[in-house]
Amino acid sequence: MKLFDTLTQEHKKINKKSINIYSCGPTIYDYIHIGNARPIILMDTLIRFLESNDVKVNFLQNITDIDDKIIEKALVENKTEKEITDKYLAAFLENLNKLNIRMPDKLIPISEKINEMNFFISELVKAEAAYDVEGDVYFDIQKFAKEYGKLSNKKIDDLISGNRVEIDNKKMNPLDFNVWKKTNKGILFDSSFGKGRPGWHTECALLIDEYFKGQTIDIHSGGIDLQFPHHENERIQFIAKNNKELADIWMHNGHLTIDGEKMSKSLGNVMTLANFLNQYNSDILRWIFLSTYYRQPINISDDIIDQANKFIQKINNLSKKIKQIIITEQIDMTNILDENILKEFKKHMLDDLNTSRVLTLIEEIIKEINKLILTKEFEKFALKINSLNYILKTLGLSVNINTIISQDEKEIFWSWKRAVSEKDFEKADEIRKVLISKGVL
Ligand SMILES: Nc1ncnc2c1ncn2[C@@H]1O[C@H](COP(=O)(O)OP(=O)(O)OP(=O)(O)O)[C@@H](O)[C@H]1O
Ligand SMILES: [Zn+2]
Repeated sequence: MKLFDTLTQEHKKINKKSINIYSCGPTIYDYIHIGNARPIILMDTLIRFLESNDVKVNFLQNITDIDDKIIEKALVENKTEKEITDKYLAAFLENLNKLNIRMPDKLIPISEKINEMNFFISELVKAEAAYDVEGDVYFDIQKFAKEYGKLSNKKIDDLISGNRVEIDNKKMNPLDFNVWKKTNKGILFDSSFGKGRPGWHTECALLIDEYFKGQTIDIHSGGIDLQFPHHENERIQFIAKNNKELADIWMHNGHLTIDGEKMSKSLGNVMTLANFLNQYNSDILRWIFLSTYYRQPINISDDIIDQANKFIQKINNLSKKIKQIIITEQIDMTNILDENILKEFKKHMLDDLNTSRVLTLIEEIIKEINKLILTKEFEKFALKINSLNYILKTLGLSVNINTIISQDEKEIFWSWKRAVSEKDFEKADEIRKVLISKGVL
């Protein structure tokens, strides 16, 4: 498979039978929005495809349950941090469930790993990659000047003169970042450096290091906004600790925008995922993400929601039509798939997840099926329909062509036909309602 790697800025081949993946999880201080769902659905699409090809996936995701934003929210709402994180973690998990996500193999809240974090930071200090200033521990980026900035293609001098970094007299270099933060605001944790809490960038670096035992992972993913400084800082700590690359492939998704601006809690232009799923459904959101190359931005608009809706409608209508044909033509549905269609599907997915091309392939299959219906060539019917269902399922869409028809449904269908031919319209109307509720009409 070919995937674009942000670090080398080129497509890289990955053809392993077992793949380790890490994704930066949410900071649980608020409900997630539909933009946050993009990296989740991207990984879900990738993992479903890999697993359908018998690749073993080991997928780790963190939960950031220690963070300034959580502490702020707890203060504002006069609650404990735990009350805040419990509430939004439950909401997050419910959202994943509604999105029909293949769950990570491990979801780790960072608060469960404070001892390991302490050890990890001590190792960095021992290696002189980090330094302790009265209980604040900083990463020393000058020590890794050759590597630092490579992931985001930035130069240290440009970053400093860019003047975006806050001045802190305790740091040796203004770009040095907190791996452990001394503070007396909000929840505090014990460590050998004193009371405080871990830095966000260290949370992910530690989890990857610990869970994957210091080995370079295959894929690290997240939104493009995390490329700098978060991923740059994760990478440099992993290199400092293990003298190895953190990931073979860094996958970054483009932003979901609204009126051309990034959807973001801080800008207040969000649509929560829960609201979206109440109003529409997860298939609509999936189709929107699948319709565009994952590295490109997508603007959410009524128009794109409309297009997604039309797609789902098209499949549902086809499903009804096919049910009727299976009954009237007495077609015996086999389980066989069309090898050529599968080959083409695979080819597009192997090409850096070219899902928009796969959606075109689906449209082509629908056209072919409609043609077979017109010409009554039912030998190839099952082959095409089964392949279409296979693709829809592998993409994580729940809409499909339902070809399982009970004897009961068949009998009701024929009694409707009889009522119509006998011009018993009252009876036909009653039966029609039943057939509609069963998705046959
Ligand atoms: N508009 C967006 N489009 C696509 N991905 C996004 C968008 N906003 C955030 N993400 C991604 O969602 C994941 C979770 O991000 P995180 O919890 O840091 O969001 P956030 O910073 O709280 O969001 P916000 O930017 O709304 O404050 C990250 O991988 C991030 O890159
Ligand atoms: Zn991270």
